[in-house]
Amino acid sequence: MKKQIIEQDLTYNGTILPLMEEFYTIQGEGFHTGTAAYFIRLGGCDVGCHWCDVKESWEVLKHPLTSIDTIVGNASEKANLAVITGGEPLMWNLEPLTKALKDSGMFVNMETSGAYELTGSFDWICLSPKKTMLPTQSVYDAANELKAIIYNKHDFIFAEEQAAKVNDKAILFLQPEWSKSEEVLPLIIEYVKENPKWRISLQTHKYLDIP
Ligand SMILES: C[S@@+](CC[C@H](N)C(=O)[O-])C[C@H]1O[C@@H](n2cnc3c(N)ncnc32)[C@H](O)[C@@H]1O
Ligand SMILES: Nc1nc2[nH]cc(C(=O)O)c2c(=O)[nH]1
Ligand code: SF4
Ligand SMILES: [Mg+2]
Repeated sequence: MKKQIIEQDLTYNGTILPLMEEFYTIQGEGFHTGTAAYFIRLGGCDVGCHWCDVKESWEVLKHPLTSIDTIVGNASEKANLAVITGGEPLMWNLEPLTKALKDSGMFVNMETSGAYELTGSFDWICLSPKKTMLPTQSVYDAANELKAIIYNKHDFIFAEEQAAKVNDKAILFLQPEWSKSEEVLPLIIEYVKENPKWRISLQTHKYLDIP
């Protein structure tokens, strides 16, 4: 209910959105690693991951409400692939933004925890589930990749539980939590060798020192 009130009051049903930042870079993670992409980072998240690498995104009102026309104009001028991320982008109605991006001829991908119902139309959805707020069925059904973050040993069990819930076409990735990379990468390497349905995803943009 809280989410619906915020959405209706603030965003006129998704026609203006809290925009934290936008930048043209190389997708660093997951299936599309290495691909040039224009990132649209929307403000607002209440999932609360203690290791989140973009906590500045959480508070909605810190980020200027921006018309989707402005966002789409900037993105389509620079790139042919947009990645919508956050914050948690599915807090907002993404139908108007994704439609406008598609109408401008762009491919549209999303990074999401899946904690809210799916809105919008996407070419690719990366689902990264969180224990504190599990994904909705709509996102399990639509995800193209599952990217489970490994912070400790228990996270392998959680990753398998999530793999059992996601649709069976989704490509499965294990990604080390950045601050624990040194500790968990050896475990991930052994795990993937034992369980080859999984692949490794690294945050390559952090190694490359790009946004
Ligand atoms: C910042 S989140 C934003 C999108 C959405 N809220 C989500 O969590 O999927 C983007 C991606 O970064 C991952 N991520 C965030 N902090 C991380 C960290 N410290 N180490 C590794 N991956 C991290 C998330 O799991 C997610 O896949
Ligand atoms: N280069 C780059 N790739 C990314 N893939 C997912 C990101 C995100 O924060 O959602 C991200 C990001 O912040 N930068
Ligand atoms: S769901 Fe995403 S943005 Fe929200 S706290 Fe977790 S990693 Fe950060
Ligand atoms: Mg990031």
